[in-house]
Amino acid sequence: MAATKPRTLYDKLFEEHVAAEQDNGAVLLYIDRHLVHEVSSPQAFAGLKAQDRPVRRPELTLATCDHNVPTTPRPRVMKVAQAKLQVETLARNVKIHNIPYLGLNSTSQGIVHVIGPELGFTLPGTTVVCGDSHTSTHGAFGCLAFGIGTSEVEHVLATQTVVTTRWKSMRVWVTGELAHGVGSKDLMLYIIGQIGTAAGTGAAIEFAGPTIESLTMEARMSLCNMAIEAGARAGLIAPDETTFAYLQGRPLVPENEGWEQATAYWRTLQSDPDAVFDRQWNIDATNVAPIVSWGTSPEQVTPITGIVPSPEDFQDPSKADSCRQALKYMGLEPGTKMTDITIDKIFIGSCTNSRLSDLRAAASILLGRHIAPTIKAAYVVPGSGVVKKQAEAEGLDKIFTAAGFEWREAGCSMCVGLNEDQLDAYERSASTSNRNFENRQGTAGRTHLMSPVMAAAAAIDGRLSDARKYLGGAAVAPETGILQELPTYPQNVEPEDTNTSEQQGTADNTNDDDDTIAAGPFTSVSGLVAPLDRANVDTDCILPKQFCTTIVRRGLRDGLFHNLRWRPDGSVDDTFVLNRAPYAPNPGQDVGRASILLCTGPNFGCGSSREHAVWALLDYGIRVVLATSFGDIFYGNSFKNGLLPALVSAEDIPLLQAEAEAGHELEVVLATQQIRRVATGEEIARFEVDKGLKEMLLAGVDEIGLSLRRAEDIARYEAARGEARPWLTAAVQTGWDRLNFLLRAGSGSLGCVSRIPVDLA
Ligand SMILES: CC(C)[C@H](C(=O)O)[C@@H](O)C(=O)O
Ligand code: SF4
Repeated sequence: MAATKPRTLYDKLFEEHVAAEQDNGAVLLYIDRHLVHEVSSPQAFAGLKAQDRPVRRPELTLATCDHNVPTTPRPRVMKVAQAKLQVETLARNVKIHNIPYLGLNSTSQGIVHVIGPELGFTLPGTTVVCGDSHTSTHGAFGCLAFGIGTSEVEHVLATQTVVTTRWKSMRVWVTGELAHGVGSKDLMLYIIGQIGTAAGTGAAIEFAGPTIESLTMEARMSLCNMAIEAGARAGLIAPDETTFAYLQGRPLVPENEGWEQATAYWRTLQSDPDAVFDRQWNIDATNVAPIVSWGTSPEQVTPITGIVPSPEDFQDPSKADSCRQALKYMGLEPGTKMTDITIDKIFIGSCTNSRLSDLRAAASILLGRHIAPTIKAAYVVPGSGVVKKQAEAEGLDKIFTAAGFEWREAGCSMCVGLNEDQLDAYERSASTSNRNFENRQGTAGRTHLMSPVMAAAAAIDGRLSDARKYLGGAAVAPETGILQELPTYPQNVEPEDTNTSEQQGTADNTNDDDDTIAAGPFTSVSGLVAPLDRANVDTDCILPKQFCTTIVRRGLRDGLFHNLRWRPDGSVDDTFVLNRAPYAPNPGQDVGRASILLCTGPNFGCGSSREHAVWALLDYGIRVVLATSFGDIFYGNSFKNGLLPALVSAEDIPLLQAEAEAGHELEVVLATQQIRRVATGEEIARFEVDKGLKEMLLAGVDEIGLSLRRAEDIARYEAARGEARPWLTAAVQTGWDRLNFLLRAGSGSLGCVSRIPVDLA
């Protein structure tokens, strides 16, 4: 008998979820758990409405609003009309489709990646998706969790599957004990600094080894959270006793016999000893110091004991250029000691570091101390209402406020600055979030990433600081096993707010009719080529967050590369390529003259999953992006909308750049994968494109319609899965009731999980 091929954890999870195979090698991957938030869902629901398609499995879906909600004390009044409309639209859509919802007024509302695990919605062995790049967080539980774009959100709502191909499998093997004062955030920043932000492109990265096994679940979540910052589709950690102890007793976790069956299965979820990875890195954690970022990419990091580097320190010319650009943006001089950098604002929060153990760790060094008088604002924003209540029960809020921090309501807050929590121009933050991209926390704001204790130390000193000098005993506080006993579920002590239209679901002014962009088959595109001389162009740069509060796809052209086209003072930057002749719009027009964008550096479209970036490019007239590599989610999003991301070789970049700068029109032909000069017909270069996605673009197909034709396969898969893993659906069947009961018992008002009958007897 032939021996079974050893499999990685990723292989096991992937194979378990193949609902149907397609002729072109893609599969319909079944999705067990779908998280939804207000920013990436309105256009998806509008698409369903236009086609009159129902949500296939609403009970496997959990929605919340988190990105643009105010974090100021309740009642939470949304002042920005557009953001309010987005939240109202979600409230209306969940009502229409009977989707469990933790709304603005629920005391359990929170960041989608905090509440999923907290409620037990996230389980080992499952597939978890969300229209959000940091869905990688959930991989800490040994599930296949990944961010998707809005078109895929619609696909999952309609079919409970995504169309995907098999990814590469990579592993980061970590040994050695983390030093006192060093946590998983430092470890992950260190890893990204070593392997780079594009290392995981097209791959799931498994984190394994003795150091990983010793981490708490909350520390593991911080680590997997930032797998996307290493470019990976997903982060993974094999589930173990630590995982099970964290999960047991949470409202949506299987109970009794289901628990026994589930844990028996979960114990098999490990990479086989002989499994082969496409790539492996071995990291010794022993000498990892507290890490801070100095630049505008999460790979631009250094130990706190280090100095700001100089472009000359980088051999790779593209990295040297990025360093130069980052130093300029960050207003830093090479050679400056990191601990000499002064800070204006402190942010402790985000889906990376807003859990109880993070707050405890920061509070442990703030106790009896005060923030420096030069600090303009210090926010601590718990990841969820549950975290907030627990922290208050422990008195952490008192420690923070006594130290001069503002104690806020749960939400994404200054991680992305989609609400009023922002940096002003040229202000500098010490932030526990995950992205230090240009303009991320506010136009011209400067972000330094770090761990919660490091942010607390920076608050005390008013400058970047080595937290270890403030640490006495336990550096990184352990997490609690919350919800292990139901009575400890936080009880609401204040009345629920009832004065917003979100709760009443009266958003009837939404005008969110479907405005799908993908039109007809794509054959070729001819036109001017605008050369963009940058590396790691993130989707925050392509379309800044303030434009993401829309509920439609069109009308985003003004937002495209907004911070490159306009300076912080509002003046036009004439030097930016899209503002220059011959690429700039003709007088009186607002659509550019180039239909092709050439990015000279790698990793175009990394970062956030916002499909808005693709919509903005199209709205400005760009139909093709040429680059040497792309962020995975951006790559997928492009095809769904008829934008071609064409992979060119690094060797061809100088020639293409010369053609572009000369103002030659080029023709990009999809069928033959050629780039030709229009005037002469001469082939300038060739490009690579995913085979299945190419076919889809050539045919201009309705992918959801196509997948729905496989409805029988999906139903057959669901039936078989229901038999093999009965606890999966049982967990939500009883779980929503249980959660409802807890919320009602605690709050007196529900505002969530409205569809499932609740027995309050
Ligand atoms: C708005 C959302 C699509 C986005 C993401 O995908 O990451 C956001 O969470 C972010 O962090 O930029
Ligand atoms: S990265 Fe920031 S904005 Fe994105 S989900 Fe996490 S907290 Fe929210």
